[in-house]
Amino acid sequence: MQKTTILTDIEGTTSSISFVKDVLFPYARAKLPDFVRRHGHEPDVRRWLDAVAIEISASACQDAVIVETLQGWIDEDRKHTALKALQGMVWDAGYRDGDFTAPLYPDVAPALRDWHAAGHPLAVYSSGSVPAQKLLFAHTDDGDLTPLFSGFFDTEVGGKREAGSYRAIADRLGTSPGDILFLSDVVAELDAAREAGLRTALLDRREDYPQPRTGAAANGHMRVESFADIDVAA
Ligand SMILES: CSCCC(=O)C(=O)COP(=O)(O)O
Ligand SMILES: [Mg+2]
Repeated sequence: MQKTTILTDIEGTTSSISFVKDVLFPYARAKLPDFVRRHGHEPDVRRWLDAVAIEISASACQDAVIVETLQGWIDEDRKHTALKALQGMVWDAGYRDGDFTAPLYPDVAPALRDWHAAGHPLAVYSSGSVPAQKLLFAHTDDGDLTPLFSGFFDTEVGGKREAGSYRAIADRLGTSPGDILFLSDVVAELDAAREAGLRTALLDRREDYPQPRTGAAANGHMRVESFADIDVAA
């Protein structure tokens, strides 16, 4: 029998919204100007800066305008692929220099280890870039969890509220959509995943969402407050 693949979101699902908003985003906001000054000429960085420049009709040489735009997007929590790619590059130094590690909810690492040991393939789908996802799971307070995962997906595959993104992920994993369980704190993302045929579970964590999203608010998705309550086989 095909083992259910578990596809997980990060912010609000494996890690608190506060870690992302109060630690990662301010770090990226503060370090971005110096990062662009030092690395803006490197092709892997320039490609994303140019993508922003095109979108805001700025000349590619106006890096100060691009940086201000990116900082504004951080403040608005824009899930823009170029911003996410650049944030990931900035966080790389933060993790390496030990400026922060990545706290996971206490139920997350034990569940991931148990599911992996039971033969369930594990994958990540987050608005954070794939390199940022790998950094986060390599530097958790529970150790390096990257060996547990066999797939990482970001918005280069498509937006998280679009059913087509989940079809593309199932395709890339070589798994039928019905054999994938998607975990997220955002109902609109779960709606898109369900439309694509995935099974879904709403993570409704008290720390992030003080008002429980029960009944109609869960929109028919399995609702849990902890990874320990997820019935993978259900
Ligand atoms: C990869 S960690 C950084 C998280 C991030 O930038 C983000 O936007 C999280 O969004 P998610 O899709 O995981 O809710
Ligand atoms: Mg989330």
